[in-house]
Amino acid sequence: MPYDTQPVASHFIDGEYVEDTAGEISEVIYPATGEVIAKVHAATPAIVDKALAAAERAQKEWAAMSGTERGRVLRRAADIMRERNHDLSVLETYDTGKPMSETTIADATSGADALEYFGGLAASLTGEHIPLAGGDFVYTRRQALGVCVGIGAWNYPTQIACWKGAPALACGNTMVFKPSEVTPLCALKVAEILIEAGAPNGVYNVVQGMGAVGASLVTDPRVTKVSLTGSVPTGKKVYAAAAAEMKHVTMELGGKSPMIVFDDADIESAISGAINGNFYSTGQVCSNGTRVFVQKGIKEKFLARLAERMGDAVIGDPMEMETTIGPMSSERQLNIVEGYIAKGKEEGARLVKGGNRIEKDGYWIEPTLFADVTDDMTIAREEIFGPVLAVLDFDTEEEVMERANATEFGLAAGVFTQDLTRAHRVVAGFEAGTCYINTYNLAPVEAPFGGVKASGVGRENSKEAINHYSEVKTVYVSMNPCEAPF
Ligand SMILES: NC(=O)C1=CN([C@@H]2O[C@H](COP(=O)(O)OP(=O)(O)OC[C@H]3O[C@@H](n4cnc5c(N)ncnc54)[C@H](O)[C@@H]3O)[C@@H](O)[C@H]2O)C=CC1
Repeated sequence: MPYDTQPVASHFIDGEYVEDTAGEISEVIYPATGEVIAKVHAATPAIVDKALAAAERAQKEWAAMSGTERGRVLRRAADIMRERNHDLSVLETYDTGKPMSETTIADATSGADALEYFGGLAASLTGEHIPLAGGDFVYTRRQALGVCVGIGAWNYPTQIACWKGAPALACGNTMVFKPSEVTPLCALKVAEILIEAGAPNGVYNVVQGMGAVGASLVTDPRVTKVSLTGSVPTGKKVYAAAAAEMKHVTMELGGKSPMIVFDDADIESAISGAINGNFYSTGQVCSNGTRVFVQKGIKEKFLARLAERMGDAVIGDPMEMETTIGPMSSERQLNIVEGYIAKGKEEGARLVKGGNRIEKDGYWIEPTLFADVTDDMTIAREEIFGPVLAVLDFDTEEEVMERANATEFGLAAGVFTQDLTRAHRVVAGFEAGTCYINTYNLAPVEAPFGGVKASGVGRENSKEAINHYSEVKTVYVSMNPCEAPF
């Protein structure tokens, strides 16, 4: 390994690396080759306790600092992340298998954007003054929630660690973050960088482990808020556990998002949207537009040109900048995707391109295009989380809107058309939290990101996230004598 991928220790707590070898060992695998690149121990109850105790202690000191001071730390951390972008991207590529052409622009850089954005907001988080009759008034104080827990998925480990950490810390909370057991490495770097940037010890801590460690964090009475990125079944469990103790939650869960291409669309642009919305990160993106509804008149042209452009995908060594498609992040996910491709064929979808496992070390599969997919097919109903694009046909706007919304999910949705009024009418009708007109899958920090229906609760990024990491205290001030009926 040209890079040292083995972390100093498994956990980062109270400003330093910490180990407890009593925790179960898990191997970190480079998905492009199947090689073991690191080993980490899951957190024991003692480690979980140490992290929460540190976060609880640090929170008072952190919240007592001014927003300007907290913001300065976050912005410094953003600068360090950008300076180290290359090394952080290499590590992210080892952890996830995503090609360097992506990790250098969408992971540490996206994390840095979040740190910079929320760092900039921290100083202007204020309450309001509400004048009342007789000179009385109310003012509100925007206050931190306390100790927040972040739990991550394996597709965007650095980004998720920052998207949760940055708004939490800006508001004066502290965080204990548990990365996915599949990708434990990069969150440790985020913690290191925050402390180096001046965050007091204990403000941002990382503990490793599987679902059981996540569950023990969620139910701990010291924790006031839980933010999860993961699947819908896990989201339901975590939400229920948090609700039992009336904790705040943010849930960023899965999707089966529609992308609608009308026959007046700029077809090259729509195909780019379909590619970005299905094959980026080898299809392992929650907001992917995996049900591509194409109006009948342009269907064959769309399919032929999409298949042709898929032929230009560069599948290969993720460390090479020209590579555009890497492996699946894990063997488990590869098997899941292969299973869905088999189901697609079995249920009568037309395989236009791809569909095969690539026989070499690591977890490789071809980008896959299915046509003639119908609403009842498994590949049109379930989240695949892999590079499998399903094209469905439609005749009318009314029909496609009904079909697009006929899903339990509601994360994202997109429309490609040159008709301005139709574009706005369609997005207004989408049952989805994040919508796109003539593009797909962009997630700038300035814009709220999140889902409706089973896809989630709350929003990440933007000023909206502040509402999910703080609460308002109302203070009624009387300028008059207090009166009573007797
Ligand atoms: N909406 C979004 O922003 C995103 C959603 N996802 C979704 O995540 C899924 C893929 O990620 P996975 O890591 O396989 O998801 P997962 O749901 O299996 O695990 C997510 C995280 O939750 C933890 N966890 C599992 N059971 C838990 C429990 N009972 N209590 C607390 N924590 C628990 C896991 O250890 C992991 O860190 C996909 O379905 C995808 O759609 C992924 C990325 C972004």
